[in-house]
Amino acid sequence: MTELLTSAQMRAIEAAAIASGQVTGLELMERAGRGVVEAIFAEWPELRAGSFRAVVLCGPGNNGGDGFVVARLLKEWGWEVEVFLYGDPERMPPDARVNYERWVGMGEVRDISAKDFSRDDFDRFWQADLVVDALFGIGLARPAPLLEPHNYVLHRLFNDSLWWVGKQDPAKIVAIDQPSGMCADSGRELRDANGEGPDEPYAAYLTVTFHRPKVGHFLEDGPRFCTKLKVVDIGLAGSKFEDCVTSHPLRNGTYLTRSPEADFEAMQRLRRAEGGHKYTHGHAFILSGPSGRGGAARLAARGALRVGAGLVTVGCPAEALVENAARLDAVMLRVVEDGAALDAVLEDGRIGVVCLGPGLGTGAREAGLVAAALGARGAERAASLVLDADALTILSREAGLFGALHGRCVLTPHGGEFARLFPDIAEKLAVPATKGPAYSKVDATREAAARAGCVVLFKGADTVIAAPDGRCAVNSAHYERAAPWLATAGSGDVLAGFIAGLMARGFSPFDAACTGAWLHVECAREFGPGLIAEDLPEMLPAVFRRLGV
Ligand SMILES: NC(=O)C1=CN([C@@H]2O[C@H](COP(=O)(O)OP(=O)(O)OC[C@H]3O[C@@H](n4cnc5c(N)ncnc54)[C@H](O)[C@@H]3O)[C@@H](O)[C@H]2O)[C@@H](O)CC1
Ligand SMILES: [K+]
Repeated sequence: MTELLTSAQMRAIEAAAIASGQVTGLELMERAGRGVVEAIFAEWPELRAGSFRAVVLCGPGNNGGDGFVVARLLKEWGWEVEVFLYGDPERMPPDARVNYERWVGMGEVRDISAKDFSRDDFDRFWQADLVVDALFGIGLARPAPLLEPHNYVLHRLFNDSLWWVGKQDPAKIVAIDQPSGMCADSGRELRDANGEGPDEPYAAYLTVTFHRPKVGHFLEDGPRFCTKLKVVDIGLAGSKFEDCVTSHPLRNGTYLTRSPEADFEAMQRLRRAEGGHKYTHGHAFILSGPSGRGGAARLAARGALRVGAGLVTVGCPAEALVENAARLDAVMLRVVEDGAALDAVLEDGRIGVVCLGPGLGTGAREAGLVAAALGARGAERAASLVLDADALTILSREAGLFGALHGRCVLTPHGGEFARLFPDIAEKLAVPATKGPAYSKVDATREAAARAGCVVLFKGADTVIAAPDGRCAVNSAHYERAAPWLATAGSGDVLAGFIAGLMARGFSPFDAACTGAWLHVECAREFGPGLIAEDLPEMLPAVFRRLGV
């Protein structure tokens, strides 16, 4: 499983490797630089041949050190290389300094903040075949000095590069470890306290990072800054060094949600045992709102059924029965007027999970349903729950109900719902990030899950799923898994249904949320552009077939 590292974890792994005596910091830097050059040639094979021109921008730390290695290797390959330095060579860390000295034996280093930088210099800069951003990596601690007027080149680089990337024949900008300016822990751009920053965010063409991806590569604006991410092995893999992180107090284990294919337990659960009957596969109960508002619950029900729940029932008010009956076949129907009626339904111990929120409404009846589902009305049985949409609004209004959340609940808020449920946490996330490591969506979701005492799935193209015990996964719909058409009305209702169906089938709340979110993106990718929410459940058979379920 791919673990996403924070900058502190990456440093701890690197320090353990060096302390073991098996590798030096200088060797790691050499491998990093070599890895960047190999990634460049893999991305643009035509650059292997002939001599091209590169501009390498080096910063004051080890990220700059990597840049000097890249400059040297490209020059040895026959390229013309111009190197610019931001910072004082005298104050560079030792390994970076060694590589600086090596480069000085081969070529010139120009001061990037020189006030006499001419327009011609700038134009030459853009006419390069390749620009390497080795200014700041995981050590970026405060906003990158991009706005200071004397940093003419930097200023222009960060303001114009996006525009250039969009040109037909753009400068190929390669960021080492991360585009400078981005915080590796949050994916946010570090800005000054007034929120000031470059006019246009800077986006690299290719970002090459080392050992493991960092959390920030997958969160918030990170993917937009990185564009394309390549992870290079620099020989740190192996339990020995990673163990130091396992036992490290900073460890918080954030994983990239992986395909169930690579997860034996999830595959076992997705496969239906032969000889089972419908009750073996669980019963999901989806509550619906009044007539005219039942579409969302029906989408969730369809999702739960397709994902493999043995039985799915929609519970609705009597007046909505005809509408629902006209629109549902395999899904069963039952009248549930109020909380007392839901108590009675739940007396039937065969209902494994209740999903409520999509199209539910936020009145007294619905608050009563949420109370009953949570077991807050004194009923003996408390079901497993997926709480979405209107149920989240009710929870944010009624502290007593929020307090009744328990370990078998999953909350699935989008940004607005999250802010209503956890206003103080959302506020921390909304404050401009001025210092690295900045507060991240992972931090926020973990904090929310710990407070709610249940699994929280914070939606987005960077969906973060956290459990109260600190387990955390990012289900990314970025890079090769991008599925922008998933942002469509009703898509969240289907996700709630997927999670409910998986919980009915015996998945733990955390695993159901992770697998449901993964399947949701896969279904969107399977269908492609033009997707509407109704299509999502219909893609599951193809996704399951591909998985070998
Ligand atoms: N950690 C590892 O395992 C490895 C790290 N390597 C490289 O080393 C990098 C980390 O190096 P460092 O820790 O030296 O950090 P960086 O090189 O990212 O930056 C730190 C330097 O920038 C300065 N700085 C930070 N924010 C600033 C700002 N806003 N304005 C001006 N100066 C600022 C700091 O004072 C420090 O001098 C990685 O990103 C990677 O590129 C690689 O060489 C290979 C292995
Ligand atoms: K960089």
